[in-house]
Amino acid sequence: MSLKGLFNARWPGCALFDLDGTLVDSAPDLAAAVDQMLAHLGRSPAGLANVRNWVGNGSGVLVRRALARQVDWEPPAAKDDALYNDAMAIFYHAYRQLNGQQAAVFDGVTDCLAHLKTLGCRMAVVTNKPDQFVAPLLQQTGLEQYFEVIVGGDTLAVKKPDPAPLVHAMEQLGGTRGTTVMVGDSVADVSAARAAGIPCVAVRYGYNFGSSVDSLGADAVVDSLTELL
Ligand SMILES: O=C(O)COP(=O)(O)O
Ligand SMILES: [Mg+2]
Repeated sequence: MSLKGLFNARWPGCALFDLDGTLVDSAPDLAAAVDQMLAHLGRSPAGLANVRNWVGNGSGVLVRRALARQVDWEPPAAKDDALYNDAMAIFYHAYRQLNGQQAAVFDGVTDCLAHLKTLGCRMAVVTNKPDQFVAPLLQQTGLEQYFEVIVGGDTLAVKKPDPAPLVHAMEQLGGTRGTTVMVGDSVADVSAARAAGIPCVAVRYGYNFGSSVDSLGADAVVDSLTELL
């Protein structure tokens, strides 16, 4: 489906936006918090390039990936649970201070959101980021004014790629499958949209790892959210 076909028929409808890697470049703050956590545990830093590849499935998975130093981690053996719990506590403490400090809104995002708002589009953030970090980051970056609904990583019992967070946000906005679009950067976003029966736009500049965003099966792939207008 062309971008034009996707949106002309549906707007003003509802749009669901992923946060990290789609609206906000949050990886520098996440990397700083991961590296503080690793330093506390006597380990060497992971660095921004690695951490960018580990974002998108929530903080628990980010911390497990940082401990395992790779994207595909095996669930830890029972003896590692204490380490994981310590690492999570240290990471949360660090990120509470660092969240938003270096974060930057990606080019094109504010123009897109402002334009959609003038069209009457109703918008939600649907992120795997833990709830406590979402509103502060949206406030810090000036984006909170655009969103009526926020679904965070622990709002429901399941996260993306499960479709439930998208369906929940859509229902809260009063949207329907025929009038709602998901916009994200990763395989979790595209898979969740597919499973929810909602069309999906993917951005190329985000944090998807392992495969090209163009191969995920999104209905459209863009380099900037201004391409949606
Ligand atoms: O993994 C995270 O914490 C955030 O991920 P998302 O905003 O891209 O869903
Ligand atoms: Mg993302």
